[in-house]
Amino acid sequence: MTRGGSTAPKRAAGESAAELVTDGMVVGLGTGSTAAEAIRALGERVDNGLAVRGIPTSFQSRELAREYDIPLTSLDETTPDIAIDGADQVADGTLVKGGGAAHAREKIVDTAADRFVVVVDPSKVAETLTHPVPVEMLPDARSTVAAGVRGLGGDPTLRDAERKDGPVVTDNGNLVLDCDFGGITEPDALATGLACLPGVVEHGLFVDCADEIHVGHSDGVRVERP
Ligand SMILES: O=C(CO)[C@H](O)[C@H](O)COP(=O)(O)O
Repeated sequence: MTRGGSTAPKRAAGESAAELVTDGMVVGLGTGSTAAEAIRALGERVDNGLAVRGIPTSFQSRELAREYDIPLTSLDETTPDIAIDGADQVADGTLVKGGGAAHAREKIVDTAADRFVVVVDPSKVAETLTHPVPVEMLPDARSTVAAGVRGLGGDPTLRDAERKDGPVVTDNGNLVLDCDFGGITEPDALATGLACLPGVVEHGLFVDCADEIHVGHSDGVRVERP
């Protein structure tokens, strides 16, 4: 199951990115409803004879890849030629990711790829990053990381699932703080500050990672190269 529904812009972005995949490639499979469109499009090409192997970034993308009979491999075996993943917000080539709490594995797979292609609809594109930054942390570090985030000027909220008692637990067994920094003017410095907090596993700021951003519209796709 994916958060968010399928829309024509998401589908267009996903299909545009999936078209970049050629025979024999290893593909990083992102998480979320837009990345799911790319996985579906790739699955259809696999059904028509394309030979690829996928490296999933989450339980969700692994299940979807299996549903579409996309053979899987891992970073222990190889690295991706291309990774295709969504984002919660994009400004000037920098991303906020982690709406699905998968940003730790996403960052590992996406940055290991030769080419990282981001797929979004126009609602994700902004002048300045204002989306809260997800921070995955070890459960024991919940209070100290929250204090550290406040020290960096952020307002942390423990992520809670709506239909579940207790906090969201990531695929890695950790917790997530959504940290509101208002407008982020220096993402590089913030990324370093967050990464240095003891107990932080990974944060959702992706600075200097994306090679291409495919923005789907109802009448086509615009490709940006940061
Ligand atoms: O970072 C992510 C998951 O951790 C997703 O890529 C991000 O939340 C975008 O999802 P969607 O395409 O459903 O809006």
